[in-house]
Amino acid sequence: MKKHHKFSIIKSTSNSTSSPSADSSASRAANFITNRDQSSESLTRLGWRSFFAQQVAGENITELKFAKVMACHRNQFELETSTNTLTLPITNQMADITIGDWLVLNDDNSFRQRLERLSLFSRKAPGSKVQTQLIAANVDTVFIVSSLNKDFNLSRIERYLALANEAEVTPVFVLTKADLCDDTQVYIKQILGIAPLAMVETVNALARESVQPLYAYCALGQTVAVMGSSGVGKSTLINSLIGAQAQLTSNIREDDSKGRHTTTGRTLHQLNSGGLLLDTPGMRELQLADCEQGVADTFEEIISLARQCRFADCHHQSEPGCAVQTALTNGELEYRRLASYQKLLREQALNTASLAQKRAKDRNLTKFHRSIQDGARRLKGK
Ligand SMILES: Nc1nc2c(ncn2[C@@H]2O[C@H](COP(=O)(O)OP(=O)(O)OP(=O)(O)O)[C@@H](O)[C@H]2O)c(=O)[nH]1
Ligand SMILES: [Zn+2]
Repeated sequence: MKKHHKFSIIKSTSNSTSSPSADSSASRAANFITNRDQSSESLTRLGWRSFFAQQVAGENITELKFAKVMACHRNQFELETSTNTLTLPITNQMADITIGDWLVLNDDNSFRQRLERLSLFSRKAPGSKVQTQLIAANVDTVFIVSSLNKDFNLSRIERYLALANEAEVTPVFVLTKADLCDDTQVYIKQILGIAPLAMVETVNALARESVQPLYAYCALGQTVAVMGSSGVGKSTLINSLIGAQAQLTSNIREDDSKGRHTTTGRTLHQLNSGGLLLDTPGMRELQLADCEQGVADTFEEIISLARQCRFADCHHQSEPGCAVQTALTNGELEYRRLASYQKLLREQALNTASLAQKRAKDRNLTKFHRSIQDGARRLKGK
């Protein structure tokens, strides 16, 4: 019930060109103070934690206004506070804000501060420019979606797992198209083979009753994102989880593809179960950059074997005393697993190096501009 109401408010605010501060901010602030219990409850609904409150510990928390970034449009963010939904025009100082971020607003609803994140997904920006692009902040759980058919690919799953580990987000493996699969256990076993303590769910993403067990991960204040390769059923799953609001999602997309509307299709949907479901195309094209820890966490057994190699810089190829090669020979380690580990390490090293290069180039360019400016000043001074 709340949901439909909420979206009608969003529609009206995003169409409005007036400044958010025009809306009686004073009465909202007063409301915030007098209804503290209700407010903190509403904030919890949006994923508020003591981790965020601690960051403003020195201030009078009752006088601060907190807002969560619920959607990113080209020129403005859509925010939700404990009491209402509002829009915030994007300015240069907001370059590092992404969906899921928590903001502190001034009394007039203008931007004051972004709070530190619990987790962050970022990627190397597409195209020739080498830059990181923020995808989503403060995600708790990620559904790593794979389909139970010939597209099922463990090495691809390991890649998504490395990304989840790097972002410090809890992975849940969601195996779709269970309705088309005769033996789901074969696949579940393979997942448990690479992540023994993993949470695995099999679903028919097309059927709302089949996705019910997934709401357990979407409880009050929990934020869930979805990633997986093309065609595995991410959109289908999201639509089934959102249920009645699905139509609205596709309307937004339609507008977007025609380039008429300003939305970038990055939205946090509120689920009836109390959680927030992130729908963002960016999660589909994530690359491994600055992901060394994530890869290491995904291949713990190889890391621990490598510690036993005779040489600290062993490449695990033909070096004597290589514990990794011994494990391969003994059948304790699968060759596919080692190859996947090395491929992901290479991918992340390559992307990280190009990012570092870009950063160095930017630094040099800034230095160069400064030296020109200094030179010009000196000339003028003469
Ligand atoms: N039978 C069956 N079909 C499914 C299931 N999940 C998805 N599909 C079908 O698989 C196709 C791809 O599903 P999508 O939801 O578009 O896949 P996606 O992961 O969003 O794909 P991209 O948008 O390319 O990233 C569609 O035709 C769905 O109807 C499932 O659990 N069972
Ligand atoms: Zn070795």
